[in-house]
Amino acid sequence: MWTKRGARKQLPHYRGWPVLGNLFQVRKERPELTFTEWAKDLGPVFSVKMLHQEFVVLSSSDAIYEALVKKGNSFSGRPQKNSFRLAEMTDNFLNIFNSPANSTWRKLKKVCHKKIKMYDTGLQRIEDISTGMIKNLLEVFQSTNQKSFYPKEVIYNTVMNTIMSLVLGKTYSTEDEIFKKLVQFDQGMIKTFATTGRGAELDIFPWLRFFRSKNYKVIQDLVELRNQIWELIKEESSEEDPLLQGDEDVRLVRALREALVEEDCKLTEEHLRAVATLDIVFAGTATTSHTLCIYLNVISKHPNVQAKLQGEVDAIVGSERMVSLTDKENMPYTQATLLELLRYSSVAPLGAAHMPLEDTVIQGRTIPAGSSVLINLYHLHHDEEFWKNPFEFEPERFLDEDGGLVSASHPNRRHIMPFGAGPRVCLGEVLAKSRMFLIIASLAQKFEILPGDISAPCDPRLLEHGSLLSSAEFEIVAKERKQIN
Ligand code: HEM
Repeated sequence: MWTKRGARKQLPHYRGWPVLGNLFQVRKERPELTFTEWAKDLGPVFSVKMLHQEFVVLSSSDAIYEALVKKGNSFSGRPQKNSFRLAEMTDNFLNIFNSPANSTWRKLKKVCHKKIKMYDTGLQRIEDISTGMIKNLLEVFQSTNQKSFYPKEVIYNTVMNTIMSLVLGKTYSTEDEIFKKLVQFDQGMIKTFATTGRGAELDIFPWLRFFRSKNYKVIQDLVELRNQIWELIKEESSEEDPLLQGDEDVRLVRALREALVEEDCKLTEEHLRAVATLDIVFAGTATTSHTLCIYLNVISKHPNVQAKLQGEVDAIVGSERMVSLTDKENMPYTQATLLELLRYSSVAPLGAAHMPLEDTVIQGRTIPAGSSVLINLYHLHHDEEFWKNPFEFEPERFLDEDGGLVSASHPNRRHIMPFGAGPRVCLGEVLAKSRMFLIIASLAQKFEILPGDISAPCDPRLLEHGSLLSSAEFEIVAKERKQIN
């Protein structure tokens, strides 16, 4: 029954079961894999029904580019139907990620963007923040004395502390109250907000909350934790900025508070709370630390890539000083490795759902206003019709014959959009790419990464995505490199 095709809203689809729709035909933990298979038959724009929710899935680079960039303004909405859990967590979509495309969203994105990039001195600031954290990361790797270890915690702590430096100008130890709460919040969010996560039934039947649903209590506890974290952030921000630059307080939380008192700003404290905890702390930590964990797993199994990275870092940076972002332009192999990592890992496989604000034609098919549109970035990044060996880790695909990085207009570069594109592009793209460049190059400078005692698959088809950002358990060995002179 399920292979028949019909004309639901004129978009190709597989017919599903009454009421359930395609629910049991889609792989629960890896829906992007099912959608990638289906696109071969249904084409680049098709629809899927799961229970009472209908989604449109975009797959090809042309369809995705047309929606996110060419018709980006029409596509800049976020669906809010059937999102009871999110509405609770975001105080009705006050954060950037889930906000409708309105003037408040624009204002908040601009304030945060300005602080993250700090336009003229941005990269220097990111580097200042990251360097201390990276030194600490290298020390932890060194302290393992070449014994097999599980790297997830130290990676997470490094990434989280970079974010805390940005927000509060300070870093924290794992024993600090705020740090413990942040970890608890992140873990709760990951488990609870996956499509099929805890409490998904509340999105379908919100009235269950009146029946003392256990999962409703879990969500309420997370909301309470979010509030406690915000109170701690406010308390910490009342002290003087430890990174004061001249007269300028460079902390993100300060910039948000200043925006609050601007005339006609239409912002409330609830906006700031949602942005700081969800858009910066949660969105900024989970994606980056997950990508870096995948990197360590992959690189431990690719000694040839490591040798090339080491050769480049030795030639450009040497062993005496730390890697700087100004080295980036002279390190094409490291940049290509980062691009390949973002393609290969695709940690946001279905991007974030978009909603067209008006009926919009994509690749000749009309997507009705108000639809929930999923962007299959995983397919874009692993399309066997486009990529040669898409399941192999090969940084060379981003290099030209002379070993230089291919230009941004090269087809391979246009076929990767790990941060989305257009008006809803990721707020943290520059920060994430800069931090990852520094970490990848610094590790190559000091260590050879080898597989540890506990192994995990690193083929993108087998990686454990599903619950958005869970990462498989695996160990590595960090063997110190002999220092060159
Ligand atoms: C490897 C790291 C990261 C990846 C792969 C990633 C990926 C993405 C993707 C695919 C989107 C959806 C774009 C769309 O709607 O089409 C997004 C949005 C967003 N990301 Fe990231 N992200 C990363 C790091 C970060 C960091 C470090 C931050 C914050 C400091 C951040 C904050 C956000 C926010 C606030 C949005 C919503 C933007 C909007 O709706 O206007 N992300 N990200």
